[in-house]
Amino acid sequence: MAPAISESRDLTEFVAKQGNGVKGLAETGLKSVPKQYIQPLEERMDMQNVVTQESIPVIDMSKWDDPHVMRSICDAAEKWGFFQVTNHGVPVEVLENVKEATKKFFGLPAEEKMMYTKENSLTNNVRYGTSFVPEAEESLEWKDYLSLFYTSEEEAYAFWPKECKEHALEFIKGSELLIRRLLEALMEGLKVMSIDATKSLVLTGSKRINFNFYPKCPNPELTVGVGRHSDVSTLTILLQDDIGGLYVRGIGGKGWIHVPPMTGSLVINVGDALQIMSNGHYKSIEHRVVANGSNDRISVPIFVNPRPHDTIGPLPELLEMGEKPVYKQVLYSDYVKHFFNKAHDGKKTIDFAKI
Ligand SMILES: O=C(O)CCC(=O)C(=O)O
Ligand SMILES: [Fe+2]
Repeated sequence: MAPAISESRDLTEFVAKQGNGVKGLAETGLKSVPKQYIQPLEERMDMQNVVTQESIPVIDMSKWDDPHVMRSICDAAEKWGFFQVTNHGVPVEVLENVKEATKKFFGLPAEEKMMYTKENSLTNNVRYGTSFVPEAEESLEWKDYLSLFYTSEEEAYAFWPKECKEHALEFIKGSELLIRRLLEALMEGLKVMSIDATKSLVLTGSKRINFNFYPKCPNPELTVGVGRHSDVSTLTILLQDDIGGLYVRGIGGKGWIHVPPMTGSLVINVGDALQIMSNGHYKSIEHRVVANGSNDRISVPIFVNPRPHDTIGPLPELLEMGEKPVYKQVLYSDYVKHFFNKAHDGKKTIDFAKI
């Protein structure tokens, strides 16, 4: 039976409180999205703005220490802020298993997923939810998520949902070397020649893995999967399935460019923390996800972050080389709090750190 969704209160109750998610809503077979999901015109994707002549770089990581490859990583991070990597060293089975685990988790009955909502979860480090920040949003996003903050293997084994913990941990572990190689190239590109233990912690000291589920949507043109934003990470390692729908801003803010699914590859993007630490050399680019009218879609980003108590700012080496700082020193947890206190609003988050 379709839920009583005429009232916002009923919708919130069904989607958020009872754990059905927007997935449960889509599965009631509704023919059009409730008004709460209708985005203002300016936030809907205008397909006229899609640029099809250009695409983000694809980088083969098999010769990761070849100076040309290292240069292409830096070029991509400077110009595009987004690229795809192939031969990245994360085994294909690990990626396939993570996708299966995502489907398994979202396939659970609402009562089981409900144990992980904000109200019920036994820890702040495990959170199942819907949209982005429903309390702060005028229109909701057509997306459910499970977000897992990684502190230690012990905690993950104790608290993460059993449907996905092993495969999530395998993905996190399996991507460590790739992350190190990318950051070595990126630091060398800034002439920051060594990543010592302190720098390594500021760049990569905490991790969050999200499982995103975008149900098939009756009015994809009216809504969004994820609204325009840049990530607050150092780097994001994103696994997407074969449905498509991720768009990134073109160079110079022109148009939107689709990130085509490529089996076995991973999407890498620069986040705000790296834009700040690189003093603006590397760019965290605005991106968004369009809902799909024919299929469910899943994606699994690993956000590689500073630790919450780290203070971030332009790297001292850059300032010693005579650069003028573009960003101030900010406590990373303050930056993240600022991001999560408002609806997605494109590139505005980084203003928080501007001088
Ligand atoms: O689903 C995607 O492809 C991207 C999701 C995203 O941008 C995010 O979770 O920050
Ligand atoms: Fe993102």
